[in-house]
Order: sequence, then C-alpha cells, then structure tokens
Amino acid sequence: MAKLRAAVVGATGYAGAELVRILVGHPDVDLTLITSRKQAGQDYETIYPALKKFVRLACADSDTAVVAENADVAFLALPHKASMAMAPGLLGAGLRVVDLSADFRFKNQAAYEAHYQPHSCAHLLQAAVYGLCERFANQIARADLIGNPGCYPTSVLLPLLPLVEAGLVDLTTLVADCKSGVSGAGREATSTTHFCHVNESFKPYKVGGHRHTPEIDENLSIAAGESVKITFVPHLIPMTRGMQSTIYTKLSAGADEPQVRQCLESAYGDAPFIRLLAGGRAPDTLNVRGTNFCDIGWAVDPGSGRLILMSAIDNLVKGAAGQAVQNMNLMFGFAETAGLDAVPYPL
Ligand SMILES: NC(=O)C1=CN([C@@H]2O[C@H](COP(=O)(O)OP(=O)(O)OC[C@H]3O[C@@H](n4cnc5c(N)ncnc54)[C@H](OP(=O)(O)O)[C@@H]3O)[C@@H](O)[C@H]2O)C=CC1
Ligand SMILES: CC(=O)N[C@@H](CCC(=O)OP(=O)(O)O)C(=O)O
Repeated sequence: MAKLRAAVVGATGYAGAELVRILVGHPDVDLTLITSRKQAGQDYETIYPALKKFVRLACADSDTAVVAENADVAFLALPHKASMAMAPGLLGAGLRVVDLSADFRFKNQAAYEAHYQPHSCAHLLQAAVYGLCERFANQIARADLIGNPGCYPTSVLLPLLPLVEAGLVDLTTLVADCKSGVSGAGREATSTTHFCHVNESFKPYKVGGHRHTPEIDENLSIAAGESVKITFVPHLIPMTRGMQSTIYTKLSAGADEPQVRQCLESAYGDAPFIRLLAGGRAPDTLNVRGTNFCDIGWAVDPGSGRLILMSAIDNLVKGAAGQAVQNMNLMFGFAETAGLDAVPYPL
C-alpha cells in the first residue's frame, strides 16, 4: 500500500526538525517535502548533521502550491500568523493539516485576537479540532484541520482536565507553576534566550500575561461548563528540552486523594503516552526526554489539604512534534503509537 505523503513546512525550526526526526522513522509515512524560506535549496543534512543518512532531502521554499502538489498531510511548524496564511489553500487543495502554531487552537476568536492578532480565516476556527489527543481522539479522527496544543497547555491540561470534569477540584484556586527548556523559544536566539542570559540562571517571565493562559482557560472552561481562570506562571530553565508543571489547587468539598487517583486511572489507564506515578512520586523531565510521554504525579499536602499535580513532558515532542504525529496517526487510522514508540533513555 502506498504510504501517506507528508510535508513539514518550517522544517528548519526546532519543532520542524523534531517532526522530521519522527517522520523519517514512521512506518506509514513517506516524508516527501521539507520547507524553509531562508534555507531553500539547502541539503537538510547540512542544517541538522545528526540526520545525515536518515534525511536525503533539500529544503524547498515554503510555497502553498508546492506543498499541495507533494503531500497528503501538511505539518505547519510555523510562527503564528504564517500558519493561517497557508492553511486555507492547503485545505482547499484537499490536504489535511496539523498546525503547530496557535492559529487554530481557539474556538473563541476574540480571545485569540486579544493575545495574538486579527484572524484572517476565523471561519475555520469552529471546524478545527484542538489536538489534545488523550481527550479528543474521536473528533481528531474526523478532522481536516488540527490546532496542535501549546506545550504549556498540554502539560497543564492533561493532569487537570479529568479532575475538572469530575468536579474534584475547586475551580477558584488553580495555580500552574511551569518550567520550560530553552528550545521552547525556537531556533532564533534573542537577548533573553542567549546562552549567557540563560546559563546558570532561572526566572519567571511574562507573569500575568502569557498567551498560553487564555488557551488553558478556554479548555478548562469547556470542561467545567463555566468560566475558569487559572493563574499560570512560566519559567525558563537552563536546559535544552523538557517541561515540568506543578499545579496547586484546593480539592472540592468531600474530595480526597483516592478519588483523584481513581479519576486519573480511569481517564488514562489505557492511554499509551500517559504514565501515572502513584504514591506521591514526582515526574522528572529526564524520563520523558525525546519521547511522547506525559508523566503525571500527584499528592495531597497534609498541612494545607491542597492537591499538588505534577507533569513532565518533552516540550518538543509531546509539547509539539510528537503530539502532532499522534494527531496524524488518529486522523489516518494508523496505530496511535506509530513512529512514536522508541524506548526512552533510562539516564
Ligand atoms: N519550540 C517548541 O517547543 C514549540 C513550538 N511550538 C510552535 O511550533 C511553531 C514553530 O516553533 P519553533 O520550531 O520553535 O520555531 P522556530 O523559530 O525554531 O522555527 C520556525 C520555522 O518557520 C519558518 N518561518 C518563520 N517565519 C515564517 C514565515 N513568516 N512564513 C513561513 N515560514 C516561516 C522558519 O524558517 P524560514 O524562516 O527559513 O522560513 C522555521 O523553519 C510555532 O508556532 C511554535 O509556537 C509549539 C509547541 C512547542
Ligand atoms: C520557553 C519559551 O519561550 N516558550 C514559549 C512557548 C512555547 C511555544 O512554542 O508555544 P506556542 O506553541 O504557543 O508557540 C513561550 O513562552 O512563548
């Protein structure tokens, strides 16, 4: 049977490179096209030498018509705004699209526009499916356009959504304290992501105004059936990849730890990429590095009675490219783990 033809648009960026790495090892996919504007014409192995002997493609320019001719599915690993300029043309040509930017993550256009920019194809927002695979697999399977979730929202929503749906947590007391490796900021160094600024340093950023807050709020609110506002504080940590989120909340009246455990087990017992760590064990970014796993731990603090949820993902994999490929697997009826089943490094 012919393999599915896949294109990675923005293949020279960090999320794009991770997509290329995963897709060249995918049993059901032929990676037919990789693109970049600035590095068009350049052999990929000269850009990412680690992939020599695995990728024998040169970058094509990021042109909608060329992508449409050469692929059945397109991954848009582009900045916000660039994705919404390309997606309608690709959909119109019959491709299915997984967009890694925020352009198709929101149902609420006003919320998107308040934190990003005016939307140029807002008519697609309702048809697009939020690609949080463990929660929306049925809708994803039928979707032509996926808004792949942000890395921080993935790490916060996976532990929290089942508990919110079950009414186990007090929605007025949610706090998410999250840390990301520097690759989350993309390939272009800035004055705040430069080695000298990040090395041996640790700090919160965009406090009270990060664009992932409305994305988290929208999904918590849908799950709760009422407006929910979380306090979310991101931090930059001096490592290349990895994301750790610690979430604090009061339990609802009468709720306890065994109910929390049962709720998470019933939500994720069969989920191939969620690993539940019972007994207060803390997830560690080391254990998910390069993998599509989300490790989740929890504990009830005996003093305050607060529930503490903890999650660890690789921001480039479960937080971006891995989840994007998992979405493609669900859309095309492949095994959910296809291309994503490499065994993690134990250290
Ligand atoms: N890094 C991460 O951990 C995560 C990233 N994401 C999302 O994935 C997307 C890509 O992120 P990331 O890989 O980090 O970003 P990078 O800056 O590393 O890469 C961006 C890519 O897009 C191309 N590009 C940039 N501007 C444009 C444009 N205007 N039109 C067409 N192509 C363009 C670049 O190549 P060229 O300029 O040569 O065309 C490059 O290949 C973003 O939307 C990001 O929010 C999501 C979750 C996590
Ligand atoms: C460390 C760092 O800078 N992280 C990025 C978020 C990562 C990401 O790419 O998120 P989107 O998919 O929504 O763009 C940030 O805080 O903006």
